[in-house]
Amino acid sequence: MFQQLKNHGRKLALIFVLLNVQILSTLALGDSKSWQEIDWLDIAGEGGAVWLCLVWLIVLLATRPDGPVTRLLFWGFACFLIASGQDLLDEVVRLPEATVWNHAVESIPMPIGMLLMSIGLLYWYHEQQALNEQLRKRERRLRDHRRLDKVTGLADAQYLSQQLETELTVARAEGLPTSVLMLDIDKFREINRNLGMGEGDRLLRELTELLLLNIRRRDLLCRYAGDRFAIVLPATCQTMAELMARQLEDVCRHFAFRARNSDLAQFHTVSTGVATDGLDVQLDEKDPVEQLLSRANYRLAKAKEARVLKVA
Ligand SMILES: Nc1nc2c(ncn2[C@@H]2O[C@H](COP(=O)(O)OP(=O)(O)OP(=O)(O)O)[C@@H](O)[C@H]2O)c(=O)[nH]1
Repeated sequence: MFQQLKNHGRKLALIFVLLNVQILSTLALGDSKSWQEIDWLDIAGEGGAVWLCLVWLIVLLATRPDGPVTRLLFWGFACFLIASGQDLLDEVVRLPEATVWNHAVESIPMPIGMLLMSIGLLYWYHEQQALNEQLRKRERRLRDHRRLDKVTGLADAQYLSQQLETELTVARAEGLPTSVLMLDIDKFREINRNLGMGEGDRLLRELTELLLLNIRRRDLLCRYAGDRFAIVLPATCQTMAELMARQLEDVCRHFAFRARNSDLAQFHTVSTGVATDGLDVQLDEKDPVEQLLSRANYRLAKAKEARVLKVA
């Protein structure tokens, strides 16, 4: 979590300097109050506010990358921190009667902070909408971070089965077909061997992005196993699913993968297999999810065999 803080070194340094200037100038210009003059209840309340602002600020920087939302929220919290910090300092330091700047520091940053936070939250809402749009093809109806694969960020086979079960129930009730498309990288073992596992991982990640770009909004992409992806195609008949499979094969075949240790791009092929549950192809009631997946895997295995025979 704290790795992210490294990207915000300048902001952290700036807030550190600002707080120090504030503390040192207040101490230099005023006298400390005696114990009897200090209202400990105010100290607890205002100190708590300062402490919370500081914690929020650190959590914000530790959990978010840089960008407009982070900057607006950061400056919003920073304004709160400066204003409540001055409030706290005034509890322990007595400034000369004529001093006015401390009142300005207590009151002016607060509304500015509120305004910045409000704009930041609005931007955050728009940002979240854009992220949801991207996530839709990865998660469809259910979000479960425990089922996410570390390499590609896609959901795993168990999640796929859960989603497929829901999809089949809804689609059958509406009389719509559902297809599953399995896609497997050819000779991935060789890619790993020639380029190394790290580059193999990178190819998996880049193919994930490519597939996400080339499926429809309503489809769901999961990592089924190793170098195998599964795509749930709601409201899609067998013929359409097969056409989509051909298109995805073409897209992958033309994708230029640039391995780190090579100047030239490499091109890799994939094989696919589809299976459909629909009016013309009904699966048995007993475990339709398992049947659909094993049919798609079977067709994929056949496609692999045909490819090997063609090369030979
Ligand atoms: N880099 C990387 N490799 C993986 C990962 N998961 C599985 N693999 C490797 O992927 C390979 C998959 O093996 P296969 O599908 O049998 O081999 P293949 O060479 O693609 O064979 P065909 O599918 O028949 O063309 C294995 O060598 C696994 O070690 C991963 O997360 N990252």
